[in-house]
Amino acid sequence: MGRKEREERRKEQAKLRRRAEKHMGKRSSQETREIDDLEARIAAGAPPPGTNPLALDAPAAGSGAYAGARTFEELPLSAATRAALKQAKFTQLTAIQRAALPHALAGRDVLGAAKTGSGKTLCFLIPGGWSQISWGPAHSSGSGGARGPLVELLFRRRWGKLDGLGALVLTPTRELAMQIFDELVKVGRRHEISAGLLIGGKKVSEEATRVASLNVLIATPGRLLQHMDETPGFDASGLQMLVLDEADRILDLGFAATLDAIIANLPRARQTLLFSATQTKSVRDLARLSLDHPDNHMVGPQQNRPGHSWTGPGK
Ligand SMILES: Nc1ncnc2c1ncn2[C@@H]1O[C@H](COP(=O)(O)OP(=O)(O)OP(=O)(O)O)[C@@H](O)[C@H]1O
Repeated sequence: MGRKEREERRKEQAKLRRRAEKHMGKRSSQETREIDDLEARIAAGAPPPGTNPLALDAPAAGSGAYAGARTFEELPLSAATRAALKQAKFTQLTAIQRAALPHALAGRDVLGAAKTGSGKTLCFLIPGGWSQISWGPAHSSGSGGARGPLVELLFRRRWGKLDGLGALVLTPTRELAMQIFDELVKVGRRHEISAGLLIGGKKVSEEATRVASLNVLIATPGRLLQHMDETPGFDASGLQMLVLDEADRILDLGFAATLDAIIANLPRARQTLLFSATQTKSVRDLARLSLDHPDNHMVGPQQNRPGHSWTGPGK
């Protein structure tokens, strides 16, 4: 390449860099305004702890309160998440979503009574929050700019690719993990986060190569503990959110000791969402171990006051 060509190339690269910086600056100031607005709406409108949003027919008019919301539009969600929900044709909240999302969005721990098929997956996928991520099983190279829906928390915290593991979802079976992953892709397609599955069926070493670069892990407990023990560079020290999905089934499958070991390795300052169809003694023990003041955080259609026992909701 001659001197003139090199000079032209250098100028072209400088032009592209200036354009990218301008775009990033614009984007980040728009994002900052949006995040500030969401934080303000949540601070002003969050339901008091321990109250049941299902007891309300609608949000109190003119108050800024969002408990009682019946549609996703009424909740303080980022524009990217609202657009993805619309694209997936999700408009009305199911009962468990009406009960859990207002508290979860406010950053509170949640102990949710939710049966299979009640729509609980969106209760935990939405409250997180991200930016800049790619998607794919930990054992694949799958990617493709999307911003995820455990989205809101990490989005508001400006979580990015270099921030490491931000959210962990534990679920009893591979099939459930894959369903959750599909749902995450659906509602997170406009955010950019890296999400992966740790579910076995592949060599641990294959999963291990990508694990350190993922922001969201959806995992079965045995496989996750194996990575915690064996994968160099596995680091959960920045974890913002832990989700225990179908906790009663996880315990029925004999994973109590595995869960205890996982939780002992996670930072305490995090948000935890625990969903279970039944409230057995072992679920209550797990709630005590993993949640901050679990009695204040029970949600579900049967919930009327803190400490009230619950049963699973229908749709
Ligand atoms: N608000 C909603 N509007 C319309 N469809 C929804 C809504 N929330 C969830 N769904 C759909 O309902 C189905 C069941 O939801 P989901 O998988 O969250 O239930 P679940 O309680 O997690 O059950 P599972 O235990 O099988 O995962 C999914 O296909 C999901 O896409």
